Amino acid sequence: MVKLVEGPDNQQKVLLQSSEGGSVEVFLHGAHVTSWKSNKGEELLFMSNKAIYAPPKAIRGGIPICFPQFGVLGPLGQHGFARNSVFDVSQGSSDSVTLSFRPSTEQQKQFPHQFHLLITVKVGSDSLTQTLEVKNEGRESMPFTTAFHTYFLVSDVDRAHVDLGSEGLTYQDNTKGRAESTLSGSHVQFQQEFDAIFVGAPDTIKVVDEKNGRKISVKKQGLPDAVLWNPWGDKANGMADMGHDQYKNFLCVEPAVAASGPINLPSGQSWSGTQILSLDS
Ligand SMILES: O=P(O)(O)OC[C@H]1O[C@H](O)[C@H](O)[C@@H](O)[C@@H]1O
Repeated sequence: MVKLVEGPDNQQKVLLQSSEGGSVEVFLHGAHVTSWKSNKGEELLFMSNKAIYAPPKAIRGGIPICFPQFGVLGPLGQHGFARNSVFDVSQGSSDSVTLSFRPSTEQQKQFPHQFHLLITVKVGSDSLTQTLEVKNEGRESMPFTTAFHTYFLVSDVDRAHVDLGSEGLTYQDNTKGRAESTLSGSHVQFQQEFDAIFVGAPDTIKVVDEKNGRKISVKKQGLPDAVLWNPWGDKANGMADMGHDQYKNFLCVEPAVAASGPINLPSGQSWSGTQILSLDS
């Protein structure tokens, strides 16, 4: 009973609805979530107004899946090729769907591994649960890094912050060649470009929109790291698929296996990681 409709750029998307009123949209391109609405119908994820929905480019905003590589931590193009590929529907219901992907022969030339990737998305009462499951179907062990690259919608980035729930955490600063830095306090307030990998980050992180009094909890399971990102004005305004000054309306919190990785998945074995997003009432 999966509800599939056509979205922008002739791309198909799955519509999920919870019995309490919340809803989610997931494109087959990249198994990419582009909308999550609360029980009351408020949008909680950011989408660029210049996003391109057709492959081969990843959709800008929502929840890109970075796989089998996070960022430039390996030989593949940035964030791997899953986000540029079209998935199949494996199974689903009115409130949950599992999308399936196996790499093409062309993709296996860049990444010589056979694998089966399953992304499950479930909408609950003011919550979204997303699981990435990978089975190594090849004969060799398979190295990978990964992330749920979640873009949270905020009314004004100057009046929003991320609460990591623990003081003095260290991070690798991607704007400084991954130099190690220490966070003062437990909050990140974005004031310029910020691109940081918190290695072994706490498993509950909060996104706080001070302007409209909204808090979203990000709970991660099996994903040791968290990447926090906002490109800020100069960089964002230089992106062809990002609207002018839209950087003010999002911040990314990305549960990941990044600098803690790679995971070397033995032949025949499976691995999974989950993020649970919930709106605090
Ligand atoms: O522009 P993209 O390829 O989607 O990447 C967007 C961003 O993703 C992550 O947050 C990385 O840490 C950043 O370095 C990167 O700029």
